[in-house]
Amino acid sequence: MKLIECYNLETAYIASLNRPILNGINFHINQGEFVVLLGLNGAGKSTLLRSLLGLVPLVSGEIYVHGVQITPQTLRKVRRDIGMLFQGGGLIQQLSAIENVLCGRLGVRTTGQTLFGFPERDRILALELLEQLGLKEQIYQKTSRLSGGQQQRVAIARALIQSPQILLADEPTTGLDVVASQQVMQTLAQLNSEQGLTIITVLHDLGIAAEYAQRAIVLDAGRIVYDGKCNNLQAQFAQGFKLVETYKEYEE
Ligand SMILES: Nc1ncnc2c1ncn2[C@@H]1O[C@H](COP(=O)(O)OP(=O)(O)OP(=O)(O)O)[C@@H](O)[C@H]1O
Repeated sequence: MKLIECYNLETAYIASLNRPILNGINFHINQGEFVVLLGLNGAGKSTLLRSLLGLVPLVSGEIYVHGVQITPQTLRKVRRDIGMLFQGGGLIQQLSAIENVLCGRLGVRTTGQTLFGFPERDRILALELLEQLGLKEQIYQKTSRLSGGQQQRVAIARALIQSPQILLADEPTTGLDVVASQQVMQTLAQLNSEQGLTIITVLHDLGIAAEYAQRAIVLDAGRIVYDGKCNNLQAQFAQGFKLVETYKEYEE
């Protein structure tokens, strides 16, 4: 089933780039896929990821999530299905791990509901998620005292507390050592295989991409130059993606 569909996305012309950041972007992603977005610095990966949340103004093109087109009217509804891990985690350092996770519920709770603390069932859910992500000992620890890998897993728990169907992640392993990177990627892989979470992640490491993702979408100067399996990515990069491939398996 098509979960995300993008047709002819184009963003505004940027004088410093002498082109739009994104141009002629077409793809769709099925439920349960694990997709990696690759490309050199400035290729437009983060912009493409953010456009799926309606955070990027488009001059043309359409994005559908679950068959619903993203418009100002549908934005709130569409965003409820999508969790986002921003570059650097974006956690509040002075708060504890569980408080950060509970922040993921702010969008669905009124001020009145959180004035005297979050509802009990939110707290239970947050505890369960932190335990599931291997952070049982760190639940009440101040976030600034956690390691980079632990912080990234708190950020994953915060994204998951709204039970999204889609998880977008912008370079989730940046700044992490090899072990922590593997743990974060294994966490994402598990969520994908065991809970059917659809994952789209920007990565820079081709090895990690090939190890975890089933499909790679490669951007170059705002256009898709490859959309296919993760085999042979090193060689493809070396050849400069002269042949534009599309992922036939995913076309109907
Ligand atoms: N609002 C903006 N105004 C002008 N230029 C922008 C804006 N947002 C992004 N850019 C430029 O657009 C290009 C694409 O940015 P984007 O962050 O999407 O690339 P990226 O592929 O994620 O790069 P990186 O790997 O460095 O994170 C960059 O050259 C960036 O400087």
